[in-house]
Amino acid sequence: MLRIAVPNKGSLSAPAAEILSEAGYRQRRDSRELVLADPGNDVEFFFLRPRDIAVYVGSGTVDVGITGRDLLLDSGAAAVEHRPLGFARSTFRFAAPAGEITSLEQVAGKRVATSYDVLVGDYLAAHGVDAEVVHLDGAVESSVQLGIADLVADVVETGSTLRAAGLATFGEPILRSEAVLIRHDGGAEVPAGLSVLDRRLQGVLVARQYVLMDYDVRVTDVEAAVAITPGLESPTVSPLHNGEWVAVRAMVRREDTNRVMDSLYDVGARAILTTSIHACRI
Ligand SMILES: Nc1ncnc2c1ncn2[C@@H]1O[C@H](COP(=O)(O)OP(=O)(O)OP(=O)(O)O)[C@@H](O)[C@H]1O
Ligand SMILES: O=P(O)(O)OC[C@H]1O[C@H](OP(=O)(O)OP(=O)(O)O)[C@H](O)[C@@H]1O
Ligand SMILES: [Mg+2]
Repeated sequence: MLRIAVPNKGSLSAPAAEILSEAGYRQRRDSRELVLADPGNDVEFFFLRPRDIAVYVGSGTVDVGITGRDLLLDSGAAAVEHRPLGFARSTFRFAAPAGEITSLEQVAGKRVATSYDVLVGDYLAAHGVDAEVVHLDGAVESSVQLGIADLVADVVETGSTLRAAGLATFGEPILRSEAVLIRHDGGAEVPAGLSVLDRRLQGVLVARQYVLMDYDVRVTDVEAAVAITPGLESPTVSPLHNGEWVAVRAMVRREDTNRVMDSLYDVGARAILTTSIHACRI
């Protein structure tokens, strides 16, 4: 039975439950449940603090987990990223009172407040900057106003928390993070059952990223049309009762939907229909 660690709280928790549910797994009804067996799918879920998940996976007590890339790197655990999951996207950045610190070199000798000591310490060391790291559990943005730090290094999504605290980002992002599926860093050894979980999650991600497009086109225009919708392998072309026309079906990236429909119309395609994909295996 594959043991899967899932975030029990915070930004990762709801979207992690959603992707697992879309992938056909049971999910807990009560947020106080700590363990949930799903014998039908031969897996068991452990609901843990997001920051602890890499530690459990690294120790081998659970096989795989869902956490943030930033939390994985900060943990220093013997766990590796297996697949990015496309949600809880954020950047991890330095910020200081607007105009006061504007480059990484100016961080030398300053106090940096963060909840991600290892990530920040490693980054400063890699860039040869000697600064003091002040550990805080959260609400890091308040530390400068309260006088215990000169700048912060924290998760930024919209930037509104920073702005509200009168802070502005500077320098390159330290990291671009998102939720990731992680596994133990056991070299070539991959936990039994991971490939099924992985394929299912990939199926959900593809179903979210793509739509199915159907259209009719004259045989004379089919090459121009399929060049616009090459699909994953190759589009399906089916005969129509009117032999001068064919029906074409192909997967298209969701974000390209309207642009592709316009281009198809321009080369003579008609009855262009787009439908969502519920689930898939690529
Ligand atoms: N506003 C946000 N947008 C996107 N991702 C976020 C945001 N805040 C935190 N994250 C991501 O969530 C993970 C942090 O987990 P954490 O447990 O700290 O969640 P949280 O949302 O900060 O909850 P809490 O602070 O209430 O425990 C990290 O991977 C981080 O990048
Ligand atoms: O750029 P934004 O869209 O404003 O989002 C970023 C904020 O969201 C998270 O805070 P959270 O609410 O989890 O509080 P915390 O600092 O206590 O973790 C994160 O730590 C930032 O503070
Ligand atoms: Mg937080």
